[in-house]
Amino acid sequence: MKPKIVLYKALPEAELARLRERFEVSAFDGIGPHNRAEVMAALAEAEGLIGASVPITAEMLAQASRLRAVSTISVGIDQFDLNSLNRRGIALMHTPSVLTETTADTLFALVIATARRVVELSNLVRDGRWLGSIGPEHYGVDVHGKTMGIIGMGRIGYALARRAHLGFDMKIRYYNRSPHPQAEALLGATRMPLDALLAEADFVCLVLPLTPGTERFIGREQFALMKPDAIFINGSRGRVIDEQALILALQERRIRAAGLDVFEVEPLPGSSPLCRLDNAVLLPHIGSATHETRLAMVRCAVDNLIAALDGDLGQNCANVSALARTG
Ligand SMILES: NC(=O)C1=CN([C@@H]2O[C@H](COP(=O)(O)OP(=O)(O)OC[C@H]3O[C@@H](n4cnc5c(N)ncnc54)[C@H](O)[C@@H]3O)[C@@H](O)[C@H]2O)C=CC1
Ligand SMILES: O=C(O)C(=O)CO
Repeated sequence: MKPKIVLYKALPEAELARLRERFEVSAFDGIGPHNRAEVMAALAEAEGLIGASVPITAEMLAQASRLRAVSTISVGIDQFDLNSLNRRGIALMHTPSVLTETTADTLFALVIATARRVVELSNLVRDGRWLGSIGPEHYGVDVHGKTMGIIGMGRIGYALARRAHLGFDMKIRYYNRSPHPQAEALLGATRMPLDALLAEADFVCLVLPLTPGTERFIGREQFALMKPDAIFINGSRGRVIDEQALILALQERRIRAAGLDVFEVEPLPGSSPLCRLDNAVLLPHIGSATHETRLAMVRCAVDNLIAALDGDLGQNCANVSALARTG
């Protein structure tokens, strides 16, 4: 008999077929009040779980007594109850690397869009408000030659730094738990304390993972340290910042602008004050959302689940060290 798995995101046919070759698949497109009971019943039998974008709570995991591996179609793992997974020795597989370059592209798009007021000025043209030659009230600021401060110099942080330094001659400052020798050697990047980075950077780019240690990492105090002309980019998770503090900093023009791909609550409600700020560029969490990259992520997650249920955790197990501790 094939092992049973639960799939909680619609997948391209070829990838679904690959899963069906190996497993008996209970497939759902999302998990919500309409199908929760059915999902829970399927989970009770499942050895594997694969999907994305839905919080997988301790309560759901408690139901899944046979579960051995979870495969998320994302690099971020903040939607899981890590303690439950670790305690029970369940492997958590994720998709780093395949989305790094695309996400860095998106973050650089936010850098340019905020600095050059791309959305605001596009709207001016569309609304028929372009009545003459553009004056200083509509000028942007330069990107090339400026200083980019990267908070979280990991895979995506480094890919962003490469674009900024090699493509736009920007100086790179970074804050990270450990040094990044490659960024220092190849891009001349300088590691510095957070406060010093915030005070110096023209573009402050946040690419930390959301963990108990990074929740609300950037708040009122940190926005107050930024230069009045600073531009803040968040490509990490909404809860890594105090969103209310950012809204105030933007409303009071204490910083120049913000480019945001992630929010405390997603989808961002249309009633959020952010939606009324012309100095905020807002994207619907599209860091990795290209045809090529989303397909690569799905393929990687399918490979990961098959390998993990075969007992091979390879490179993409996010809790491999915790599993080694639980034996
Ligand atoms: N907007 C989007 O669509 C996307 C967002 N992301 C977010 O970006 C995050 C980062 O992804 P990667 O670069 O692949 O991860 P990564 O693990 O390669 O990089 C994270 C870096 O943050 C550092 N770090 C973690 N906690 C820290 C702390 N408390 N203090 C100082 N440094 C700390 C780590 O040492 C590491 O260098 C993901 O966890 C996810 O939340 C990732 C992909 C797409
Ligand atoms: O992979 C992630 O963590 C995302 O945010 C979406 O690609």
